[in-house]
Amino acid sequence: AACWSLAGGAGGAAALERVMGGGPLSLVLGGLGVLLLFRMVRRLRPGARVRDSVVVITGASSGLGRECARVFHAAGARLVLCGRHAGRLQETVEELNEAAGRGHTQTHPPSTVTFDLSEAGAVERAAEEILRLHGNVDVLINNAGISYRGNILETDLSVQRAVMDTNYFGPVALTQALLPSMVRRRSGHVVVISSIQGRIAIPHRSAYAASKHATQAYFDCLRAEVERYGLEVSVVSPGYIRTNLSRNALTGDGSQYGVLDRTTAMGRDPADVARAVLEAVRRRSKDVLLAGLLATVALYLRTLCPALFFKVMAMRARHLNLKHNLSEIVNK
Ligand SMILES: NC(=O)C1=CN([C@@H]2O[C@H](COP(=O)(O)OP(=O)(O)OC[C@H]3O[C@@H](n4cnc5c(N)ncnc54)[C@H](OP(=O)(O)O)[C@@H]3O)[C@@H](O)[C@H]2O)C=CC1
Ligand SMILES: CCCCCCCCCCCCCCCC(=O)OCC(=O)COP(=O)(O)O
Repeated sequence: AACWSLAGGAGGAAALERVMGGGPLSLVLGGLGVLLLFRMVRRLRPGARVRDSVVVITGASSGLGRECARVFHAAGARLVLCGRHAGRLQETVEELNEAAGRGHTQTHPPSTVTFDLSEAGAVERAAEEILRLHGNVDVLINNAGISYRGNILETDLSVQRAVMDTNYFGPVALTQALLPSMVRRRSGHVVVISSIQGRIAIPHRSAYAASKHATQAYFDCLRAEVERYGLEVSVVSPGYIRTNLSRNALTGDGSQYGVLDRTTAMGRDPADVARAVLEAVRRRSKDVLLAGLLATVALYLRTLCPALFFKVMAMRARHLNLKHNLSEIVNK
């Protein structure tokens, strides 16, 4: 497909060069032609099969994870739902079983595995349990995560570590534990739910944005390294979603923030984001950005005019410090 696109693009560029007499414009248009053809050819590939495939979802007890469970269950996947609380996972299972009774399509009863992603030993044992359940994993959706609110000067190092353990080392450990079996089968798809904050860092989110930047980098490396075994890696980066993420966020002293932020309340419907995750699996998309207008502007600004972006972020940090009445630590 790539060769065909390249040939098409090169042909397009050559034709343009003849018409326009060469020069940078024909090169740019030729390049765009290559990109367009490449995208068209990728779209023509048949979608990956979700029905009957084994799909593991972390953080399936609430928010986006629960919505992913709904859409993948309805699509006929064999689900393994993961979370820290057996009771909450059971609620998801009961809901799915009820929906199965109402629906017309054939679905599979989901299984659950309870563990804390921030405990390395627990993750290894969970991976073994997951493999015992079905023998293999077709799709791993690393969705579980925790956010953070606070300024760096007033944040315990333990909080920085805790967020990193859940959002970065957890998914990394689970992926690495399941990867050998995927490589042996020459088949498997690893999805990770990152965030717009995996691309841009905003004030009062240091732990969270750092964990998501690390996530983006690790899974980009993984994609390149496992392509030769026929494995797929998708990084999904949404903007705000209407879930409990802000309520569950940690603050600088490790306590729970407990507030539903306006940005979260006004966020996307998690069901829409879950459908985008299903589409990413079907289309084998490598990188999915679900950014609204403001986030898109911020992303371009960060790339094309970083100095202005940093200025805007500094103004934002000052405003947040005033709003939350945070002390200037130097005056303490
Ligand atoms: N909401 C938003 O605005 C956005 C969210 N995201 C990302 O989406 C993902 C899902 O978050 P969302 O649904 O919004 O938030 P929720 O707080 O509703 O869900 C988070 C899930 O993660 C699980 N979880 C948290 N900590 C751990 C842990 N240590 N071990 C195992 N499971 C854990 C929770 O399960 P339990 O507590 O039952 O163990 C829960 O099911 C996260 O990765 C988040 O960063 C990305 C962009 C925007
Ligand atoms: C002169 C031109 C000015 C243009 C200014 C643009 C800069 C505006 C900054 C807005 C940044 C958007 C950030 C989006 C963040 C986001 O969507 O995060 C998703 C999450 O993961 C949410 O987690 P949280 O815990 O932060 O709720």
